Amino acid sequence: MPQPILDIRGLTKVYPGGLKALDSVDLEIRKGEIFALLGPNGAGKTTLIGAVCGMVRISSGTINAFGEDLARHWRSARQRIGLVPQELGFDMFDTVERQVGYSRGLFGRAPDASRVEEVLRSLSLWEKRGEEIRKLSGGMKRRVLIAKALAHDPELLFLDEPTAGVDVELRRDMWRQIGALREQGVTVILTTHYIEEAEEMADRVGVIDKGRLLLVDEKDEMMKRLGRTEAHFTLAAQLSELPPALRDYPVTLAEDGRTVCYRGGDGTGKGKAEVAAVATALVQSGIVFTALDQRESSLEDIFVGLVEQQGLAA
Ligand SMILES: Nc1ncnc2c1ncn2[C@@H]1O[C@H](COP(=O)(O)OP(=O)(O)OP(=O)(O)O)[C@@H](O)[C@H]1O
Repeated sequence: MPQPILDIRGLTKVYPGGLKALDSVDLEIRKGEIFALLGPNGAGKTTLIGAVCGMVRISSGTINAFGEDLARHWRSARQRIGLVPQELGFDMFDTVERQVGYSRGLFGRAPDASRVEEVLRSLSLWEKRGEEIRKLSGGMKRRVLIAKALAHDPELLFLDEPTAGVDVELRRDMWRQIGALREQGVTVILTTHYIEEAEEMADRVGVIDKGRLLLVDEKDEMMKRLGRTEAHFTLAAQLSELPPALRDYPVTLAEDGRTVCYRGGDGTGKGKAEVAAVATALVQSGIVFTALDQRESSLEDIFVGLVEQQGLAA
């Protein structure tokens, strides 16, 4: 097994006041992978990133980056790490090009106008290079954040909720960007609330809650194990009980007899196929439905399932 690019052991962070934001986290990140860290608000994702990027002073544990103890080789390691933070933080009156060039210098890299140009072009920011940042749209500002993080050519890139509050087009665009970075060999760790994002991008996924890393797995395995499909069939007429044809499916009838609810599947497409089969069975049983509302599980659902499992195991 090659040496991980990042090796976190027993990482604990207790904030002044006593809140334990990270609780003995062990995590190995492989070189070149895209790792998605999933968790609800306040789970500890930003704290974890902050610990690696030097914004959060850890209470105990060790962080090894690029094969060296981060505490002792802080400066050299930091130069190889990029961070796209959640919050927009830059001089709003500065121009795009100057801010990005400045970021490069901040991490000890020599000025390189052609590299800055390359980064700006790759993010469709070249046309806006002379623009003051405050005049850009929210989506463009986010791109500038990414450009800043890439300006010093990091080998390990953290993206803290890169797509929170951005529109679908920009989200897809960012996914493409992140894919391109992987092609270049950059290791990417992103945090997100959205399972679709992890599903689309990640090689591996970690789930964190209340500072504890509950699970780390290959994405495909995780989707198989925890993914769910939920579907609601709105019936044209009230039903008193489910027809026998639905006996073998994970369906329930709502109390008012007006909705058949399906909850099942495993993230491999089984759920969609079963919903189609349930629809056929309803029709064949002479039951008319006027609407079908179907969705794949959200992180919330997966998360609730995980916490329930943990609760049962405890
Ligand atoms: N500087 C701080 N002082 C005290 N408590 C803090 C500080 N920063 C974060 N916390 C607390 O630590 C916990 C973890 O916060 P963190 O920001 O790491 O979570 P997160 O998973 O990134 O959440 P979100 O998805 O909302 O960004 C939260 O309960 C938060 O309130």
